[in-house]
Amino acid sequence: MTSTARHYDAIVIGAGSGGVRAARIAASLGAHVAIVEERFFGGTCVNVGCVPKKMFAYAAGLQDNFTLAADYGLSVGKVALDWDVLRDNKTREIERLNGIYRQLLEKAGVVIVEGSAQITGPGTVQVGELQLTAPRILIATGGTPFLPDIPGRDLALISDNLFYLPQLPERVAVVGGGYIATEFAGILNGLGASVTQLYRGDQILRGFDDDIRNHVAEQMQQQGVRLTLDTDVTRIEAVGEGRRLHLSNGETLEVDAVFYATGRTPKVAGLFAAGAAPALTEQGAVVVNAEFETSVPGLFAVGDVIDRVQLTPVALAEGMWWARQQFGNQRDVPPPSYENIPTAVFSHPPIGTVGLTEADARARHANVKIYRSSFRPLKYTLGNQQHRTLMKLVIDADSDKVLGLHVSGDDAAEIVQGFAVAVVMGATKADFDRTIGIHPTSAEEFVTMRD
Ligand SMILES: Cc1cc2nc3c(=O)[nH]c(=O)nc-3n(C[C@H](O)[C@H](O)[C@H](O)COP(=O)(O)OP(=O)(O)OC[C@H]3O[C@@H](n4cnc5c(N)ncnc54)[C@H](O)[C@@H]3O)c2cc1C
Ligand SMILES: NC(=O)c1ccc[n+]([C@@H]2O[C@H](COP(=O)([O-])OP(=O)(O)OC[C@H]3O[C@@H](n4cnc5c(N)ncnc54)[C@H](O)[C@@H]3O)[C@@H](O)[C@H]2O)c1
Repeated sequence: MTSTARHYDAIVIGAGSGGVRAARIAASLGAHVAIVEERFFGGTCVNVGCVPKKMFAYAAGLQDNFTLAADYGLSVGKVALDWDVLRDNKTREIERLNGIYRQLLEKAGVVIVEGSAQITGPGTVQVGELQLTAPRILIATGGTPFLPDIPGRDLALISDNLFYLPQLPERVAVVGGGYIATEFAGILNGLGASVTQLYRGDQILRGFDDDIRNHVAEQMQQQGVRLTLDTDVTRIEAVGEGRRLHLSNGETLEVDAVFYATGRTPKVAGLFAAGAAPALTEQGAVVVNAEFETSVPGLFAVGDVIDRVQLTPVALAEGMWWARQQFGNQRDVPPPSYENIPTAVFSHPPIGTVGLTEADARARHANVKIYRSSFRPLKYTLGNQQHRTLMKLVIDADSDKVLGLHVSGDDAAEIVQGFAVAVVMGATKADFDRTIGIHPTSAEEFVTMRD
C-alpha cells in the first residue's frame, strides 16, 4: 500500500559499511540521498562483527599478559573474568558508535528511513507505508550466517549471539574452519572456556598459506583449543541446558553451547517483490558488472551482498567508488582492485597476510623462492610461554617481485598493513633488502631475511 511517496537522486538500502560510505559520499557530492536501515546503523562490522569481535579478542589476549607480567617480576592478584562487565562495556561503546553513524549520515544531509526495504519495481522501494523513488538504487544489505541443514540446527548459536550471552559457557564447540570460527575459538579459549573447534577439512583456514595454517593450528592447540579435523556434526540434541553433538566420526561431544560459523550468505530474503529481482547467483549473490550495476538498469549493489570479498574495507572501497562514479567527476578512476587485498585473522595468534600463498604462487609462476623465519619473540624469552612467530616471503625468482607476505604472531595485522603498500606498489626482494630494519622488532625480520 502506498500512502506517501518521496523522490530522491539515490536510495541506499542498508546502513552498513558499504551503504553508509556510499550514501555519505553521494550526499557530499550534492545528491539528495535516502538510506533505509532495518536493524542497526553501522551494520554488521560495527554492531556484531569486526569491532566487538576485536574488543573480545583484546580481552582474551590480556589473560596472557598476566602470565607474562609475572615473568617480568610484576605480581598481580588473582585474575578473574567478570563477563557481565566485559559484555556491558562493549555494548555501551557499540551503542555510542551506533549513534555516531546515525549522526554522520544526518550531518551529511542523508535522509534516514528506518524499516525494512523492498524493491517493488525499477526505481521504486517500499518501506512499510512509504514509497521511495529514485533513478538509482544501491543494494548494500550485507550477509547473514549460513547454517547447514542438520537435525537440531536451531539449537546452535551464531556469531551475533556471542556478543550478548547472559554468561560465558564453560564448554563450547565451535563449528567451522574459517575466519569467524578460528577467531571465536581463540576468544573463548582466552576468556577461559574449554573449547573444541570442529572442522570438516584437514586443516583450518583454507585459502591461507599452508605454513601459516599449520603454525596457527599448532599454537592454538598449545594454548588449549582442542582441534578436531576431518569431522562434521551430523545432529545436535538438547541435553538439559546443554547440547550433545553427534559427529561424523561416530563420537559424541557434550557442551554447554555450540557456535556455528560456516560462512555467510548474501542477505536478499524478502528484498525483491515478485518480478523485481535482478540476476542472482545460485548462492543468492547479486550479480553486478564492473560498475556495480545489476541486470536491472539503475539498480546497483556493493559489499557482502555481491559476495566478492566479504571484508569491511572492500565494502567501503566499493561504496565510495560507486558514489564518486555516479555523482562525482571522477569517471576515469578505475574500480577498486581485488588484487593484493591485505587481510588479518584476529585469532590467537593472529594472522596478517597480503598477496599470494606459496601454493598459488607456484601455480602461477615458474620460479618461486621462499624465505621463512620462525622465532620466539624477545618479549617471551624471560618466561616459559612458548608463543612463536612465523614470517614468510613468497618471491617471483624471475622478476624478484614480492608476490606474498605472511605473518602469524603478535601484531601481525599492524605489521602487514604497512608492508601491503610496498607489495601493492610492486616492491622487489632487493627493495626489502636495502631497507634498514628497526631493531629490536619482529617486523625487521621481513627486511633481513637472506638465503
Ligand atoms: C563476527 C564477524 C566478524 C567480522 N570481522 C571482520 C574484521 O575483523 N574485518 C573485516 O574487514 N571484516 C570483518 N567482518 C566482515 C564485515 O563485517 C563485512 O564484510 C561488512 O560488514 C560488509 O559490509 P556491508 O555494507 O556489505 O554489509 P553490512 O555491514 O552487513 O550492512 C548491511 C546492512 O543492511 C541492513 N539491511 C539488510 N537488509 C535490509 C533491508 N531489506 N532493508 C533495510 N536494511 C537492510 C542490515 O541491517 C545491515 O545494517 C566480520 C563479520 C562478522 C560476522
Ligand atoms: N578478520 C576478518 O577480516 C574477518 C573476521 C570474520 C569474518 N570475516 C569475513 O566474514 C566472512 C564470513 O566468515 P565465516 O568464518 O563464517 O566464513 P568463512 O568462509 O571464512 O569460513 C566458513 C567455514 O565454514 C566451513 N563450512 C562451510 N559450509 C559448511 C558445512 N556445510 N558444514 C561444515 N562446515 C562448513 C568452511 O569450510 C569454512 O571453514 C569471511 O569469509 C570473511 O570474509 C572477516
